Amino acid sequence: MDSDSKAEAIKRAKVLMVGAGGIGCELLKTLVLSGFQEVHIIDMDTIEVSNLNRQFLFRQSHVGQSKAKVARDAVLKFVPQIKITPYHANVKDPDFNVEFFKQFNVVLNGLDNLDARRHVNRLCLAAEVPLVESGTTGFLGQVTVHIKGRTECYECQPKPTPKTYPVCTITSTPSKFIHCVVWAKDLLFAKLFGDKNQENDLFVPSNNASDSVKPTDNIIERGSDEDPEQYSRKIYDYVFGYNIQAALANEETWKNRSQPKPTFLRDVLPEKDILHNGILESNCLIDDLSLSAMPFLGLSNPQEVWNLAENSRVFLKALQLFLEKREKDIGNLTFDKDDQLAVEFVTAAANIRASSFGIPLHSLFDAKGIAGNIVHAVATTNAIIAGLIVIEAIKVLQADFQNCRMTYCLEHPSRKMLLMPVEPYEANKSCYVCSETPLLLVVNTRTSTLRDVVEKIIKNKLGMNLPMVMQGTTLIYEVGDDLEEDDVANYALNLDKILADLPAPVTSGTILTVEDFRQELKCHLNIKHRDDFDEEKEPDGMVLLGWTDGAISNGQSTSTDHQVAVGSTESEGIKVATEVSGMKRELNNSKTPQDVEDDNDEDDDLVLLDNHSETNKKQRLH
Ligand SMILES: Nc1ncnc2c1ncn2[C@@H]1O[C@H](COP(=O)(O)OP(=O)(O)OP(=O)(O)O)[C@@H](O)[C@H]1O
Ligand SMILES: [Zn+2]
Repeated sequence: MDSDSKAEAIKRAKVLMVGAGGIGCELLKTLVLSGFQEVHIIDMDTIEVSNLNRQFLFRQSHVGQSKAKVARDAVLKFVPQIKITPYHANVKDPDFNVEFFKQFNVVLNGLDNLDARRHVNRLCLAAEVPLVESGTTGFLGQVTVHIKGRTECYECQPKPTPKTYPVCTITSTPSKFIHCVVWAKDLLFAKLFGDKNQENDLFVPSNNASDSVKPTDNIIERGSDEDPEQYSRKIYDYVFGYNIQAALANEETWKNRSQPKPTFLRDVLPEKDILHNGILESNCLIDDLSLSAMPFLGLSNPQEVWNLAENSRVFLKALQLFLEKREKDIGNLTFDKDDQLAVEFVTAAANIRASSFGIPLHSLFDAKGIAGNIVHAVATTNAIIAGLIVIEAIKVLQADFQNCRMTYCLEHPSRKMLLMPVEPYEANKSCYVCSETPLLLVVNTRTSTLRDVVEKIIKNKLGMNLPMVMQGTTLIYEVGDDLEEDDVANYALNLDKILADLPAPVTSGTILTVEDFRQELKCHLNIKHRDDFDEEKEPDGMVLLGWTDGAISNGQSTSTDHQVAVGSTESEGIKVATEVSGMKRELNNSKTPQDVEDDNDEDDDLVLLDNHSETNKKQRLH
């Protein structure tokens, strides 16, 4: 390919960039400096202070503004002649449909979550537009090219699922600090500040009928005459004192474990400290995300490990500040690692619990990393990955498909290489996304409802947003804005019906057709009845089998009835696989600092995959 035709291909190209964060900023800069003339950018976020260290197109004064728009303005300052169209929106919005995608020559992803990546993959397949996918975690990174009919699609191979923990470990028997963080974040924080009606296993049921202390959900309700300090003290004693007493009452649990020690406020903080803690100063109101309990308590170093008394003061103060300064947020909050008060609250709560269970306490800095599942981003990795995306995009635009590579950016050299190019893999012939291979759903058709299947399988595992479900020629479920009222009522009724009792019964041997029109994705589920499921191993109470031998996991970080998952990582679901010395390896890229701590005995970050596993068998393109 001569350089003129290359320049011409670049000049003519119309490119869609999804994500204007760490990778996106680098990518936009590299695109325009490489001569690209027309770039559309979708990003749903606004700029946060924590982005500024690496998302170099943004400045302090831009905090709160649209990433896509500010990125455009910043780049136009040094290359004013370029056409850049920003969209401050979610790529899953209906406006970005197949027709929208068709106008582009190539789509470049700089996303941070599996859900959006899967959605873009499906639209690229439907629109037949090549996709260059990317991701980074710390020093690790990856760029892959997905071209319909030529390579595998993004979903041809299952993605690693974030670590989940059995609920009983989180609620009753934590043994690691991360268990306490998950409890503080996904149970306590969610119960106090999120949707109160949501089922949650925060309170341990006591099996001792005569027990006079029975924490209940009502405890969370704040009485009209209860001041924030009283309320915070009550919550403290219930969650760290009575709740652990209730857990201790289940004697079987402690036969082979050391018993935790309930923590009551009166034992930790003398009365005068509590009173001191209750004094609010008036000059503390800054913006919501920066509000902090630490300055009130003379604490300034996030890397210092607070003792139990300090953690208790932070807990009380943070809870009081939420009640007094952020009352409007209560009921709608989800944990956000950029929310200082939320991080302080979770750190303190996790530490107080850790202390009861004899687990070493951690600093706010460490707890934040674990709670946000953060592997600290490395700007240089993003820059390298952005460069590789542009290199692959140019090959795609020149139709130089045989030279396309998927490239891994490694932390340690392998065969003296830090950048490891691998030929793209062939499509998995039984991928339910890019082929029409049916999936198998093993389910108890006599106890599971249609809602279970829609929520746990069709939305959660298959990643469909607006699914339609058909049994033969009968439509049993559909969502959309243009439905008749009668239909909506009918579908709502169907959702709560047991599968076998549906108007068109779903039993062993039934084939369900599920379809998401927006993603132009259709697949078939062969239903097989089974009576029993293992609560720990099959927490959904049903198993989806299909294009791999194993059960399908979507890598989503949702908490289910039986599992509590750690939050998502910046590069959730990115799979890094290389062939090194004839071995197929996967870089474990979704590590929490705790995992890293746990994995310290490994030589490096490479985790060997079972070399004979069918699941990981891939075929090279020739
Ligand atoms: N569904 C989506 N639609 C549009 N943009 C998305 C979607 N999902 C994620 N993004 C964008 O992808 C970008 C990913 O960037 P990055 O990984 O640097 O994350 P970040 O949120 O900027 O940083 P961090 O998570 O480390 O604070 C973000 O700007 C985010 O808004
Ligand atoms: Zn596929």
